[in-house]
Amino acid sequence: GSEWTYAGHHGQENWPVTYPDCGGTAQSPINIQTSNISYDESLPPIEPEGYNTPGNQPFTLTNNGHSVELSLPSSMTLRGLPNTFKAAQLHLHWGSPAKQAGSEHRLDGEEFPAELHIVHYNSDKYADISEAKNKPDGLAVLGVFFEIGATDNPAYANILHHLDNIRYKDQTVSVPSFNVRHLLPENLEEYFRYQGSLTTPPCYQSVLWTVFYHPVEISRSQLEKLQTTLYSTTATEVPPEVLGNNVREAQLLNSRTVYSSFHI
Ligand SMILES: NS(=O)(=O)c1c(F)c(F)c(S(=O)(=O)CCO)c(N[C@H]2CCCc3ccccc32)c1F
Ligand SMILES: [Zn+2]
Repeated sequence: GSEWTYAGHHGQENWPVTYPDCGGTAQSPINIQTSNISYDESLPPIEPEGYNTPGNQPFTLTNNGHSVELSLPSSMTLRGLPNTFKAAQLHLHWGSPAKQAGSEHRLDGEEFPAELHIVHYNSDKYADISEAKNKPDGLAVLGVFFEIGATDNPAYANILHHLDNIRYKDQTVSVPSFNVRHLLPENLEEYFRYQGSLTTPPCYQSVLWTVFYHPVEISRSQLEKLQTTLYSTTATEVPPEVLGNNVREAQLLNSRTVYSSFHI
């Protein structure tokens, strides 16, 4: 469809004009207020299956102009949710050297430097993500906050090492498969859960969100590489525009409840 952006004339304030769901009442991301949370003891640990042996097929890393996305094999499955969900892709959101805050979800108003999203579709009910993406029970996205740590994170190096090959929109590179479980925090038991949407157009309200409480760490130089390497423009467009601040404003919770799997 027509291209959308995060700022400017086609920026997020105008998304609902072209994509009506973006003006809905169950939108994402949100600010997770820990003073306004319901503890749900029935929320089980999240159990990724096939994340650590994704087979020997390489992954495809793409600069899609909005983010850097990694295609994932449907052999990667998620258990511990109301249905079985199969992985489709993962991507990142980040800020810029001028605005370090780059997470989409906020925790008590705190924005983290970046956020990982792993997008899955309900494979009990739908054949693929294209069929699932606009169904109320169609998608499940895992969200992981980033913090700055003292050393490089070797798991994220599997992605960040290749950014120089996909500097421009629509460029792709083949990435040797690696253990995707290592992109997640150790603790998959403590998370927040709410019903929301895609955070980009078409903003379908089809996402069961799971945002882990514990962040992962990458180094300051790894974050800077993410903030400064990619362009949202194609190799032929001038001037090139740096891809960053691909972050949607926090949306109103309205009548929704945010649940936690742990006492906070
Ligand atoms: N934050 S978010 O809501 O998780 C989120 C993004 F932020 C994001 F940029 C993307 S995108 O990279 O595909 C560019 C715009 O759709 C997606 N794509 C999902 C949903 C749309 C359909 C589809 C089809 C195949 C694979 C993934 C997806 C997305 F879900
Ligand atoms: Zn996302």
